[in-house]
Amino acid sequence: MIRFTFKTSIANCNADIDEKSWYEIKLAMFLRVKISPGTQPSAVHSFTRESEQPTHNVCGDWPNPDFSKTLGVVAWRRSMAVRLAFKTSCTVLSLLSWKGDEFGSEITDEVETEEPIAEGSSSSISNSCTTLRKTVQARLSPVTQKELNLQSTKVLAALGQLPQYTNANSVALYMSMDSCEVKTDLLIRDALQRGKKVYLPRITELARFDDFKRHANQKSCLHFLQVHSADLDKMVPRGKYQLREPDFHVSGDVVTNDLLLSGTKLDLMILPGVAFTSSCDRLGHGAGFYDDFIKRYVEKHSNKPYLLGIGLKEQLEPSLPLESHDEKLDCVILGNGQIFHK
Ligand SMILES: Nc1nc2c(c(=O)[nH]1)N(C=O)[C@@H](CNc1ccc(C(=O)N[C@@H](CCC(=O)O)C(=O)O)cc1)CN2
Ligand SMILES: Nc1ncnc2c1ncn2[C@@H]1O[C@H](COP(=O)(O)OP(=O)(O)OP(=O)(O)O)[C@@H](O)[C@H]1O
Repeated sequence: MIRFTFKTSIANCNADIDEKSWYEIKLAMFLRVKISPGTQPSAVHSFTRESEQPTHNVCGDWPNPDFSKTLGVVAWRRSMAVRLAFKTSCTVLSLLSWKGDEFGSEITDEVETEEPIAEGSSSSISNSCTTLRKTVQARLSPVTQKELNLQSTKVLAALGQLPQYTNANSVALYMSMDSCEVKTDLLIRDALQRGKKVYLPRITELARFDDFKRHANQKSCLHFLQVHSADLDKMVPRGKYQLREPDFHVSGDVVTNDLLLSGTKLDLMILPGVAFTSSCDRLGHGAGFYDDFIKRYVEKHSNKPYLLGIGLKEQLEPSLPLESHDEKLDCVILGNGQIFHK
């Protein structure tokens, strides 16, 4: 949205107002917008200065002086007054209806159009994601705890058959929420019993470790922290999303259990999600945490861990609205035992 300061004196200009529609004039003004860093954009409205007589621009030339004392001039004055009033109200109405004049809006270098949201644009994708999250959540809310436990056991059984799990030395998992997700307590204990290093996510303000901001609204990112069996029962729901999260272990000034900070390689990352497809796409809760973390990991290690999504059978969708930053998974396991590979 652009805020225009519209400075022009119609009095000294000869604008072909009769020939050009106001929209053409507005368009000309848009095209003439000049923006340089640090300055307010301004529209240069350049008409040809033709006369010092204000009425000329609106009402045409002054009548021939020879007629100025005749009766005709009275009629001309009346008609001029009517035309002047008409033109003025047109001008006021046009300016009022001009959307570019919405004050207080942010200044950008793009002109916002009133076009409908284009299919495939990031705002249309974001709208479809929000709608889809609601649809899937509505399908998930009636799923009972008994059913959640049953499906979670099936996920564990399928996981036990996957070489990327059985051979992994280090695994990132997540602490499940009370509903709508595969329960991970069994999976975490299984991995620990198999002697794997287990890491769980902790939402961390960017400022805490001076992590860089990847996208405009980002305030926090995930840190994966190593846990042991003794840590698990201590983890109580906390923060905005009431997630069970691990603590940072600190020795002196140094955090000792952080996956990325300690430079540990991760073999397998098991991801939660709101929805998955059979072609291994994933829709999360909309914070972009996992996509961001995977990129941070790649930036450090130049490779990705094996990415495995786990979901309930109700979380399978035929397709998902995707954005360019979305990371494709290598594999998806569902609570009915279905396994999909990329
Ligand atoms: N159990 C679990 N832990 C996790 C995740 C997860 O999906 N599940 N995360 C996965 O990244 C990270 C946390 N990210 C989250 C981001 C948003 C919301 C959430 O509830 N957001 C919305 C609701 C969005 C929706 O409709 O789904 C909210 O603000 O209310 C939850 C977790 C790390 N830990
Ligand atoms: N790398 C990125 N570049 C630009 N924008 C991003 C990036 N990652 C996330 N975003 C923005 O953050 C928001 C959330 O992203 P997205 O919908 O992919 O999250 P999600 O994968 O559903 O969430 P999560 O991983 O936390 O479960 C979107 O508005 C998206 O445009």
